[in-house]
Order: sequence, then structure tokens, then C-alpha cells
Amino acid sequence: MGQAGASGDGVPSFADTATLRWMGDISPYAVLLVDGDGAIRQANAKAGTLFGYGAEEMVGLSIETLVPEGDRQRHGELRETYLAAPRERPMGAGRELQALHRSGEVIPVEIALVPVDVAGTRMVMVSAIDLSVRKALEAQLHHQANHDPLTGLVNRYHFEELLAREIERGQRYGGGFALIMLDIDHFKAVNDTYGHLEGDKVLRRFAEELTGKIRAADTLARWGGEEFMLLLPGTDIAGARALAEAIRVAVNGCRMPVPGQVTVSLGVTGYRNGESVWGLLKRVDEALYAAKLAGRDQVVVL
Ligand SMILES: Nc1nc2c(ncn2[C@@H]2O[C@H](COP(=O)(O)OP(=O)(O)OP(=O)(O)O)[C@@H](O)[C@H]2O)c(=O)[nH]1
Repeated sequence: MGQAGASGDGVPSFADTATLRWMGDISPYAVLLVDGDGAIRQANAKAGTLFGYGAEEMVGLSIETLVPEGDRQRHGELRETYLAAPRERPMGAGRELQALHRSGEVIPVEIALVPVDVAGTRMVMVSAIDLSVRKALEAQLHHQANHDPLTGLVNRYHFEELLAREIERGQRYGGGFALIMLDIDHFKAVNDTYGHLEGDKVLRRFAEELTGKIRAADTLARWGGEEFMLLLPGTDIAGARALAEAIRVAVNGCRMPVPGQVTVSLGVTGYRNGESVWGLLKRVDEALYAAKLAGRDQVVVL
């Protein structure tokens, strides 16, 4: 094979493309050999598959053909900068970018770059892997970690993160927010009378009803069991009280999957500047407890 050593600047040099073709053939990655003008001089079968071409069809295409239109000019500039001072950029160094499949679909890829000299001409070997499956899996895991599987609502863990963020935002830019804690009344009786599966349906229906009542900026979370929490950015106590009352009435009139009426108790409070998450959560919990003590199916503001 035609390896001839290394150039003065340490770049591997080859007498011809035979060794590089062999390396492409055995590589687990899509591999392209690109010349200084950005023309593809060689592509392995995996590159053809990744980008939707026959491997031989890719030869002669500009590398920018594989870059989404909006990024092409910038890519060309970056390529020139890279060629002026080429360094090895291995896989796993986090060089993620968007590539363009022949179908027009944009695909996330990670790339590695290795400068090579072939018969005295500087070129770049580009290896690429498709990140679509990994990205989709990451998004799915992220969703699962932050949501309740029964209702699809934000879970307690993520709600606490959002709450901390809202407090930080309030401290930095001003602007308050309100919190409503909700607990379905006598939910144990629903389970005991109709069974756990029917109880689950009630929880789902309840979540749907509430989701229809809130704004896009609000966050509804399942706090645990039959308890829910609502974060209302930019909302004062009067606004939160009105929403809590509207929710109470809506739940009263809601057709549930089980016979009879379901009611809810609600605690409402507003964030007071400088207080801790703990202080805020304690107060909203006390408000809810007061609503339960006062006979349930009501709103208490603290
Ligand atoms: N079906 C179902 N039930 C749940 C779930 N999580 C918690 N529960 C039930 O919710 C009920 C909560 O009961 P309690 O804490 O006694 O409260 P309650 O009966 O609603 O009474 P008050 O809150 O005092 O009005 C228990 O029966 C739990 O088993 C769930 O995911 N699905």
C-alpha cells in the first residue's frame, strides 16, 4: 500500500489513495476524502448510505452539498480556516453538526477530521456518524426523567427545578409568581369503591381538565399520588385565587370516568421576595391543609 510517512508538519502522507480507500472500507464510520477545494475525492459505502448516495456518485461533489443551505457559506469559511492550520479532531470531541441527506432531511452527525497529504496534495479525511438514533433516545430518556408516566405531566423532580429557576429569575429581573397546590378529595374512596385502575383514569381525566384551564407559560405537575402543583409565572395572588376557584368549579362539573362527583381542595400562595423554596412550599402546603380542614372542596389563600 502507498503510505509514504509524514510531512514536515506531522501530517500523514500517502503516495496515492489506495491505503486511504482500504481504511475507509474497514472503518465503522462514514468516511470521505475531501481535497483543498472542498471536492469529495473518495467516499466509502457507509458515507453513501448515510447521505443517500451511491459511494461512487459522491466523488466530485462539493462537501458543501452535504451541508444544509443556511450553513453552507460558514462551512466554506471554516474549511478554509481549518486547511490553513489543520489539526486532528478525533471522534468523541463533541463536534456535532447538522448534515443534509439527499432527500432534503437534515440529520445530526458527529464528525472527526484528519488532515492527510496524498501525492503531495493536502486533503482532509472526514469521518461521520449518524446521531439521529442517539438523539431520539436522549430526548426520550430526558422526557421520561422529567414526566409522570400516568398523566404525562411534569414530575416533582422537574417541577422543583423549574421552581428554583423561577425564583432565580424573580430575584434577578423582579416579577413574582404564584403557586397552587391541589389535592383530590377522598380519593382513597374512589380506589376502594371502583378499583385502582378506575382511580388511575380519574387522575388522568383530572390532569386533562386542568391542562385545559391553564396558560402556556404555567406548569402543572403531578406532585405525587393525588396531589398536583401549579406554577403561575407573572401571576399575583388575586389572579391565582381566581384560577383556583375556576378549577374547583370545573372539577365539580367535570364528567369523570366513575359515577358521582369528584371535588378538589386547593391551597394558594404567592412568592415573597427573598424566601427559600422550602418556605414557599411549606406555606402552600399549609394553605391546602387548611382547605381540607375547613371541609374540602374549597380554596384557601395564605
Ligand atoms: N389509582 C391511583 N391511586 C393512587 C395513586 N397514587 C396514590 N393513590 C391513592 O390516593 C389515595 C390517597 O389517599 P389519602 O391520602 O388518604 O387521601 P384522600 O382519600 O384523598 O383524602 P383527603 O386528601 O383527606 O381528602 C390512596 O388511596 C392512594 O393509594 C395512583 O397513581 N393511582
